[in-house]
Amino acid sequence: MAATSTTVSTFLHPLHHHDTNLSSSKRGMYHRFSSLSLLSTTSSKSSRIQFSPKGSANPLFVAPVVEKKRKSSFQTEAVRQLTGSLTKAEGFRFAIVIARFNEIVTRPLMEGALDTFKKYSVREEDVDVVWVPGCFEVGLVAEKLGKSGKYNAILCIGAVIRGDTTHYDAVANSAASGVLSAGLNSGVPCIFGVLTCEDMDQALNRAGGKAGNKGSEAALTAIEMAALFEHHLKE
Ligand SMILES: Nc1c(NC[C@H](O)[C@H](O)[C@H](O)CO)[nH]c(=O)[nH]c1=O
Ligand SMILES: CC(=O)[C@@H](O)COP(=O)(O)O
Repeated sequence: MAATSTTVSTFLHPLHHHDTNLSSSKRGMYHRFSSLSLLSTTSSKSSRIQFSPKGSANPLFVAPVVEKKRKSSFQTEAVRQLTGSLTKAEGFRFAIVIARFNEIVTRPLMEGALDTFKKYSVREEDVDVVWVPGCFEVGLVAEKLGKSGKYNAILCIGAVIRGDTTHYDAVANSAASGVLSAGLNSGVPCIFGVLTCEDMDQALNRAGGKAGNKGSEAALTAIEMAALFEHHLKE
């Protein structure tokens, strides 16, 4: 069947948009949905945003999408897309598992995360911070906290910085697989906010320096995943 030229709508969550001009670190904060409809977690309505003529998404530009009749004349049901909206996160409970190793880096990462939680109305009493010796220990504690059923998401923070030996690889890989397993085994979103850097400069640049604060970014992910699970994936 000849391809029909239909209008493809690229949906951009109001807080997530894809802009090639953004620096790589900022682009990491945004991602783009391409879908036929977006179901906001805060309401049942779907919103349709199309690229404005000048080519960049303009959340204020909402145009009716005309889906052309296919030759078979049947209409495709709009594809339902779910997202964890970054709206107010008041009432969500979070645990932060933080490695004390390289505390000069992990503490500002945690502070960035707490600032973000505060911006999104997360109450201080709804955040528990658990310190562990190093990134290798993060996964086990994250899984324990996830299985407690007390939290909407677990934010894991650490900094693995390469030294002279291959120990870096063991710790970094263990941290990543540990956090992944914690989420899979507990069923609670466990967010990987662990830096893996070649040197201290790289780490400090990502803990509030010129490359932003990866702890703050990870907190945004924690909020989005908490909302997704709370509003759409509850059993
Ligand atoms: N080198 C780093 C470590 N090493 C310590 C391990 O995480 C672990 O605590 C130890 O092997 C005992 O089990 N930890 C970091 O978080 N970052 C590093 O760069
Ligand atoms: C990531 C590490 O374990 C690293 O800091 C240890 O340094 P080294 O490889 O020089 O022992």
